[in-house]
Amino acid sequence: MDSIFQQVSVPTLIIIVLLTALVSKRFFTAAAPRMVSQSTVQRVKELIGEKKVFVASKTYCPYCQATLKTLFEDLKFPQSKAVVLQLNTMSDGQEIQDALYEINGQKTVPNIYIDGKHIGGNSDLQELNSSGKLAKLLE
Ligand SMILES: N[C@@H](CCC(=O)N[C@@H](CS)C(=O)NCC(=O)O)C(=O)O
Repeated sequence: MDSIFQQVSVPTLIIIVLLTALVSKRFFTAAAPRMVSQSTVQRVKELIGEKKVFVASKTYCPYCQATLKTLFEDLKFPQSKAVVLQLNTMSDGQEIQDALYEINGQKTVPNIYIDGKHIGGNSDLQELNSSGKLAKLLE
């Protein structure tokens, strides 16, 4: 009896190899980064610049709660001078988070800006607070 390689023609083998490569690429390649519309990126940039402080937050996130406590309770920064987005309560919250990632490369919340300058997350904010720099930035 002929071996399988003698029974299958070369063009058929090539097609099998190509199909296998295609299927394995589809199943094993990491998901492509989500596409973000440029209009969302633009809107997020406007939100960042709208007030002195911008915080993208999530209601259940302990780091976000710590940031909001530091800003609004400990340092008594007026909430009226801040844009706080609770992304998990917004229908386009994931898209806003993706846009923030495109803008500043940070994936996590809280995602904090002061005077349009990217501060980072809660640990960055707490560091600024410990060194006394945060109160000055908020003046
Ligand atoms: N080191 C970060 C930790 C922030 C963090 O881990 N946040 C979580 C939520 S509590 C997060 O963003 N997870 C991913 C997500 O919600 O998309 C900081 O200090 O801000």
